[in-house]
Amino acid sequence: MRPTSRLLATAVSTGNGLKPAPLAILPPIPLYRRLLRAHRKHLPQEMRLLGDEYIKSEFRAHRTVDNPAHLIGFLTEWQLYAQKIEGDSWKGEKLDPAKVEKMSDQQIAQMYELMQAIKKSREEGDDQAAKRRKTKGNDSSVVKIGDKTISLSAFLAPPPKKTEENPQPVPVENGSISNEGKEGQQKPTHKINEQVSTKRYQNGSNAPSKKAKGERETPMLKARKALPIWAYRDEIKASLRGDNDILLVVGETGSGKSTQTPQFLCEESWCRRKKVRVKSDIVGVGGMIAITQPRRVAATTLAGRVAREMGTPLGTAGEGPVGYSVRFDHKVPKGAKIKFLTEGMLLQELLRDPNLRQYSAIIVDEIHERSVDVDLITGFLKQILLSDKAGRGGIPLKVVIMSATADVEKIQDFFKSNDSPSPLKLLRIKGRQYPVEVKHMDKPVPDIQEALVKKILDIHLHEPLPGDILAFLTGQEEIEAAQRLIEEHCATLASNVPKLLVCPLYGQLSIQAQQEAFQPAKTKYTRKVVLATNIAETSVTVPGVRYVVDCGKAKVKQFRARLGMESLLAKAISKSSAIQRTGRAGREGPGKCFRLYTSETYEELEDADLPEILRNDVLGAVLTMKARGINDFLSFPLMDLPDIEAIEKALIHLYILGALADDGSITEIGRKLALFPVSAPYGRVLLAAASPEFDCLLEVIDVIAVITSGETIFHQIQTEDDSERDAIEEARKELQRREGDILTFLTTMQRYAGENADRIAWCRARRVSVRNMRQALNIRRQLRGICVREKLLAEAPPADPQPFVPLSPERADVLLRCFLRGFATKTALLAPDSSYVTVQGKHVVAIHPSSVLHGQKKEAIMFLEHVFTQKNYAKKVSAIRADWIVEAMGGGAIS
Ligand SMILES: Nc1ncnc2c1ncn2[C@@H]1O[C@H](COP(=O)(O)OP(=O)(O)OP(=O)(O)O)[C@@H](O)[C@H]1O
Repeated sequence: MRPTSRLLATAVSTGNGLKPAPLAILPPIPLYRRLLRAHRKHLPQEMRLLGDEYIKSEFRAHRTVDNPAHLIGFLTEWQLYAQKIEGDSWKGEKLDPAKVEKMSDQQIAQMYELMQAIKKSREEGDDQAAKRRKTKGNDSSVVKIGDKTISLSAFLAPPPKKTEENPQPVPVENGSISNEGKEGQQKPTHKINEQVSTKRYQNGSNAPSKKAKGERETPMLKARKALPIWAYRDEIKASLRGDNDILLVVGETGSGKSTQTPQFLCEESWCRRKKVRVKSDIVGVGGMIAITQPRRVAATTLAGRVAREMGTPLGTAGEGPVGYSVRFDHKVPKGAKIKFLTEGMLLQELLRDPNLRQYSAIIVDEIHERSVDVDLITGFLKQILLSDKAGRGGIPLKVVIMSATADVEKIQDFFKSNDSPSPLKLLRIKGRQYPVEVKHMDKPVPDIQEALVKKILDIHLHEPLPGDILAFLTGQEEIEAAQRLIEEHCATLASNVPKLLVCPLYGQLSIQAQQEAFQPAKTKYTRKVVLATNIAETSVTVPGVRYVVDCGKAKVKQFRARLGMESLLAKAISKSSAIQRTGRAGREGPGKCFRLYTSETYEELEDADLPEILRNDVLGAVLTMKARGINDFLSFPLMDLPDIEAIEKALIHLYILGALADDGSITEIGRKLALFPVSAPYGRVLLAAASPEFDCLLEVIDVIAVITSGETIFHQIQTEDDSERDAIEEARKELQRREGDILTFLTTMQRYAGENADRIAWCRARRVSVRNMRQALNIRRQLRGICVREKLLAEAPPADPQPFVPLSPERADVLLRCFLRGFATKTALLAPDSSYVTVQGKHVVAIHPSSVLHGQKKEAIMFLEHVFTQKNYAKKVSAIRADWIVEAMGGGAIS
C-alpha cells in the first residue's frame, strides 16, 4: 500500500483493521418514522402548516424526504440555530441520534416545535432582536428537550386575532404581519418591530416599506427576505436616486449583494429605457443593468439563480428578466432587465459602444479580485462618470462597486475627483445569513494533498448529512490526483456508509462539465464533494455545500516580461481569498470551514493579492486601450499602473502582430483583433488564414475551437490492463500527426465531426474528452458565424458530418506557417547540445510531456503556450522550419 493510501485507510478505520468507524449520522429507520409521525400528529396547527410547507420546500429541494440521515442533519442544523440564538444560556450538545432515540414522541414534537419557532423567528427578523426580547419576555412559553429547558418567548408571537374586521393576516415586506384591509392599524408583531425601530431609512422614517403590489410570499421571496441585504433595500435604492451616480457596497460573503442588488435597482424609475436625442439621432438609452463577474461560472450560475428568484427560469422562455453573456455562450432573453456578464464581455461591449447606451447601471462585482479587465472597466466607467454624458443624451450611468473584501480606501481614492459631481457613497451591509465555524490546524501539515483528502474523508464520516463539501486545491493535476485517491477509498467503505460523489471544478473544464458540480447528487444517500480551484472562490454558491476545506494555496500566473514567459506556481493565498473561501460555506445553513494551516499562518498572510495588472501580461489591456483611442496610458485612470517594461513588451508584440503601425497608432488589423473573442495572437492567425496567401480558415477555426474548449482533449490513459492500453494507443494513432499538436488537434476535430455513428463511443475508445469535443463543436459553430459576419468567410460551410480527408503534408505546412503569423515569438531552435533555445530571449525550454512531440528532436519548434511549472515548458508544440520564422517576422531580426 502506498504511504498516502495507508494514512487514509487509518483515517477511515476504527484503529483495529479497516472496519469503517460507526457513523454518527445514521439513525435507525424506526426513529425516522417516529420523527415524521411526531411532526404530523403532535404539532399545533400553525406549526404543522409551517412544518409541512417547510418539508415541501426544503426536504424536497434536497430530495431527502425519505432519507433518515438527512432528516437528522436537518434537525442538527436547527439545533445549531437554537444554540446561536440562545447564546450562553444554551447548554445543548450536538444532536445525538442515540439520545433522540430515547426521547418520547412528545419530546420530539416539542423539539420540532422549537425548531419551527426558531425558523419563524429567523424569517421575521434578526437574531439580536430575538435575544433582546428573550430577556424581557415572559417565561411561560418553554419547552423541555431531555433535561434542557428552553424559553420560546423570544420566538413565539401571539397569533393575530381573526375577527371579521381583522381577517386573514398577510405578510408585508419586512416579514411582519399587517392587515391588508386596515393597513397601519394593526401593530406589527414582536421582534421585527425592534429591528425596524432601530433601523433608520434614508427618508428619515423608520417605518417598514409597504408590500409591493403583486409580490407573493413564495419560498424564494422568503429566502430573499432572510438575507442581510434585504434590510438595506430602501437604502440601496435611495443611494442612487437624484444626482448620486456611484455607490460602493461592502458586505459579508453570502449577504446577498450579487443576487439582490440588481433586483432592487431594476425597479427604480431611472432604470427605464428612454428615448433621447444624441446629435441628430433619436436613440434609446438604458433599460438594463449589467453586473460583471470575474468568471463565467459565476456569471452563469448567478443568472440562473436570479432568474429563478424572479420567477422565469433561464431557458424556459424566449423572454425573461435575466440573461447572461460569457465567451462563446450568450443567453439574453428579449426584454431582459438584468444581464450577468464576464468582465471581458463588458470590455468588448465598451469597444463597440463607449457610452454603454443599453445600460442604466453597471454593477462591478467582486472588485477585490482586481483582474486586468476589471481595472480597465473601472477606468472607463470613471471616464463616463466624469463626462458630459452627451453620448448618452444626458442620461447618467449609475455605477455600483461591490465586494466582501474590498480595499475601501483605495476605491474611494480612485473615484474621488475634484471634477466629480457625485461623490462615492459607501454602504456597509452588516451581518451574515448563517454562521461559519472556522477551524485551523494545530500545527503545519507536511503534505497538503494528503491532509486535504484525509480531511474530506473525516468530514464525510463524522459530519451529518445533508452537507456537501467544497475543497479548494491548486490546479487540475492536484484535483485529478485527489479525485483518484478519494474514489479509491470510497470503494473500500462499508455499504451502510453514505456514498461520496466527486465533482471536479476548474476553469479549463467545459461549461457543461462545470455545471455538473452545481447539480445535486443523482443518487440518494450520497454526499457530494466538489474539488475546485479558486474559480469557485468568489461569487458562487454551490448548492448543498456546508463544509469548506481550504488548502491555503492557489496557482498564480505571473508574467515575466523580460523572459516573455508565464509562470504558474502554487503560492500562499491572501487573507481576502481565505475569507472568500470560507464564505462559500454558510450560504444555505450553518457551515464549517477547515483550513489546512494554522491560525498563525493565517495571520501572516498578505491582506490581498497583487493586482493582476502588476503581475500579468498586459497585451490584451494595451490593445483594448489602443482600440479605444487611448494612447497616453499614463493619463488613463487606473488604480495601479503596470510595469513600464510590461507595457513596452506588449507594444512590441502588438507591432509584430501587425496591430500597431510604425507610429504606434492602431491599424485596421489591431481594431479587428480587439473585437475577436480570442486573444490577439489567435485573432491574428484567424485573419492570416482568411488571406489568399494561406486560405485555411476552416482548419484554423477547428484548431482554435479544440484549444479553447478546455485544458486538454486527451485524457490520461489510466488502465492497468495492457491490452486495453494497447487498443487505446492504437486508436489514438490515427489522430496523431508527426507535425505535432496543431495537426493532431485538427485531425481529432475533423474525425470527430465526421463521425456518423456514435460520437460518445468514438471518444471513449480514444480516451478523448466527450465534453470538450462537444464544447469545441459549439465554439467552432460560433467562430464560423463570427467569420461570416466579419466577411472573412464568404458563406457558412456545409453541415456535419463531412467525410474525413487528411490534410496533405503541403497543406499542413501552410497551416503551420499561418499559425506562425500569431506565434512567431513563441519559437525555439534545436541547439547543438540537443536542447531547445527560444528565438526570443534565448532561454532553454523543454517540450511538455502532454505534447505528441515530447522527447523528439526537430530543427525548430513553435509552441502556443510557454509555462514555468517544475520546469520551463513549451506546450502545444509543432515542428517547423527555421526559415519560416524569419519569413513570419517579415525578415527582421529577433532579439
Ligand atoms: N446558485 C444558487 N443556488 C442556490 N442558492 C443561491 C445561489 N446563488 C445564491 N444563492 C443564495 O443566495 C445567497 C446570497 O448570495 P449572493 O451571491 O447574492 O451573496 P453575496 O453577498 O454576493 O456573496 P459573495 O460576496 O460571496 O459573492 C446565498 O448565500 C445563497 O443562500
